[in-house]
Amino acid sequence: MGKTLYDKIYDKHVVYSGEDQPSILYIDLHLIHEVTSPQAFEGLRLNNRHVRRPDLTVATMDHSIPTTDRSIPFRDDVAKKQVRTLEENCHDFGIRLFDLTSEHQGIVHVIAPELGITQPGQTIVCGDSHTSTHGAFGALAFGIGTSEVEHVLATQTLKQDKAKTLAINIEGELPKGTSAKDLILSLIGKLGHDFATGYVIEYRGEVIRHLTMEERMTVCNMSIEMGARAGLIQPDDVTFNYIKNKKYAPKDELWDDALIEWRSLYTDDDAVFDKTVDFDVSVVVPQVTWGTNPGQVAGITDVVPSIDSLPFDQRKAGEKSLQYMGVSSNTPFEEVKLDKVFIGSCTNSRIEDLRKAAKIVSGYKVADSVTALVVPGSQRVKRQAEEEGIDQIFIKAGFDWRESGCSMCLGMNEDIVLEGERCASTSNRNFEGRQGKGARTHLVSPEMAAAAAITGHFVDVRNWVTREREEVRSW
Ligand SMILES: CC(C)[C@H](C(=O)O)[C@@H](O)C(=O)O
Ligand code: SF4
Repeated sequence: MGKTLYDKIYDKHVVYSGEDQPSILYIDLHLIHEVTSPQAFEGLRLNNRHVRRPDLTVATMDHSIPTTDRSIPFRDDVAKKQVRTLEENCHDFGIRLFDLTSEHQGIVHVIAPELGITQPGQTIVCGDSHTSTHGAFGALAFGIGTSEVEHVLATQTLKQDKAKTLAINIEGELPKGTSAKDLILSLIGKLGHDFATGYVIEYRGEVIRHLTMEERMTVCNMSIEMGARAGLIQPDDVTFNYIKNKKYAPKDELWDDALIEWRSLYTDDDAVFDKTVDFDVSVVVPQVTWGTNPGQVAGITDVVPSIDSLPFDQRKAGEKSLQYMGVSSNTPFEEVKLDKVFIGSCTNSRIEDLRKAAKIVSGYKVADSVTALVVPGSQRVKRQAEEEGIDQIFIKAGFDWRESGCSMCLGMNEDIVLEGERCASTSNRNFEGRQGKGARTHLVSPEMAAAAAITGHFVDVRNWVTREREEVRSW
């Protein structure tokens, strides 16, 4: 029987397998950030251990850092301590760190791909659940806990049981005005937020092959929001062209060797998955979440659901979500008003996302009732946007244009949504309190967020370009 892409990568990295315990996998790349690494280094110090492969460990600071002027001292003592500790640890253990002064700093899942550090066939771990993002390159990438971070630092290996495999065949044609974000949100909506628990997903099919690398990253990023251990996409020429000439990509003969190896990374025709799902995207419309998990989502043309309209087993959770979100059943989404708009996060803060949002914003002004911010995923994305004049489009419209980081995605810095406020966000989680205590989050695509910032409420972005400017103003 043939092997799946997952089997191939997993099997190649097994360094020990015993009957009675999980296999031990070799880890090719360990990404670390300031939030989940301090205790792991503390553990190393206590046990007098060193980092086994500092050269395969890469650090950045992203979660708790301010996104305003970097020359101003930190106001938050906890954040300051986390950042200082990461600096000290990287210095003491000889680890490459992209700190706040680095031109390569940014969200961990944005910078590793854009620097060519993420490569097909690798095993990649990070003390962060959205490590699944890197699966877009055909790498087996997943989040780990802090004690596992310590284990990987000390040994460059990790105990890991084999997961079950789930093939999601995505066919059809993504309709105009919808995006990779709508694709993954509607998929989670259809399957449920825990459908893939215990599985590694391989996204397959025509639609996936036609996505850009940045779009593939958006899809894989949210695998974890379906409960999956990881999400994978078979690498192809789109992948190789993206990596080629990146700073840390293999060069010359090493590139040729790498290509030969990467081209062997595919699921054999006769491989069997534990579970298979087909998904036709032709009917996808722009998505808006209405609840407190990403599976509680609907199309912009729908109304906020009533409890009775939900499947029986989802009614209790649905009722609680609706209460928290403060939205009434049967309200059309286009009537839901917003206080904040956040364009950013490791799901949607790359240059293509900012370009798409800027296209919507161009020539308009943010609604008086809305505070809107754009937080590029990395310093590189920020520079690129500034070179293209995208920053000016946002600034002229009244958006805040910030330094790179996680920011309002989880509100670990000053960028928070206040209690009771409602935010359209391009991030990946709408959990209770995610963007601040009592904050209400609606997940959307960058285009939908941009349009909502202008009108002050959700709008169907598919109509945006066809409407006259004056009409849009009066919405
Ligand atoms: C802080 C970190 C551990 C966390 C994660 O694991 O994902 C964060 O990145 C998130 O998105 O919730
Ligand atoms: S941007 Fe959000 S989801 Fe991504 S790593 Fe940061 S906090 Fe987690």
